[in-house]
Amino acid sequence: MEYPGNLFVVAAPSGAGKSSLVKALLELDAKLQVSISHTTRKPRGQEQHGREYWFTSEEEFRSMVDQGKFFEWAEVHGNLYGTSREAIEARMAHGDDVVLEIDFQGALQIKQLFPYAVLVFILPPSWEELRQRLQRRGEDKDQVIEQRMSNARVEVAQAQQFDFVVVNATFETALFDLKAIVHAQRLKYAAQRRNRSAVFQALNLP
Ligand SMILES: Nc1ncnc2c1ncn2[C@@H]1O[C@H](COP(=O)(O)OP(=O)(O)OP(=O)(O)O)[C@@H](O)[C@H]1O
Ligand SMILES: Nc1nc2c(ncn2[C@@H]2O[C@H](COP(=O)(O)O)[C@@H](O)[C@H]2O)c(=O)[nH]1
Repeated sequence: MEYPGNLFVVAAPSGAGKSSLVKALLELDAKLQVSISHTTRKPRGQEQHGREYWFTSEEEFRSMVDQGKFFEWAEVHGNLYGTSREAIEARMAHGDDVVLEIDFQGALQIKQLFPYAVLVFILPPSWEELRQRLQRRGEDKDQVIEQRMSNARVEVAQAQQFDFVVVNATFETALFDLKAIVHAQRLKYAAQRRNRSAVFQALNLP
């Protein structure tokens, strides 16, 4: 499948900082839009339906799966998460750039459907720092944090399948790296597809 917009996928173990980084990136980049996923997870404290996620029942989620409404979906930390076609298709067809914040299973499904998608994996600087970020965030019970730490080992092992790996030690440095990846992809895309004919015509080149 091919659309005129760029597609970026950011994955990371829970607590590595991907939501914080993507949020900061979106504030700096008006051309980038984030996809809102569906999930069967219960909302955390400040989360709102339609802002962080579309919170759904498992029955509704599975019915959407049966109807082919997702580009990708996966079970993560015991809940279901998915990117609906509706969340990204119209935007990409319109030429907007879209970023997905999803787990590695979803990222690899997206790469199959959209080979030109750019996959970025965010790593924490250490396991201890990852645990401390989950604890400091204060949103998850100890048992949930332990489950996420254990799943993180499996997730990090998938990083080599991604196009880029960014270590989120210092937030500003990681944000700079993400911006550079987005910028480089736009230049590559412009050279390969979107603007080539216009530029060549302007320069009177064949
Ligand atoms: N570079 C950093 N240094 C210190 N703390 C950070 C850094 N980046 C993010 N954090 C903090 O770590 C916590 C986890 O970040 P965030 O919620 O963005 O992680 P996440 O990868 O999106 O997790 P999840 O997948 O569970 O949503 C937050 O409290 C955030 O403020
Ligand atoms: N495969 C998908 N994974 C998703 C999607 N939306 C979020 N996620 C990932 O789930 C975990 C947990 O998120 P949390 O908000 O409960 O902490 C995290 O790795 C997300 O990236 C999705 O649509 N598809």
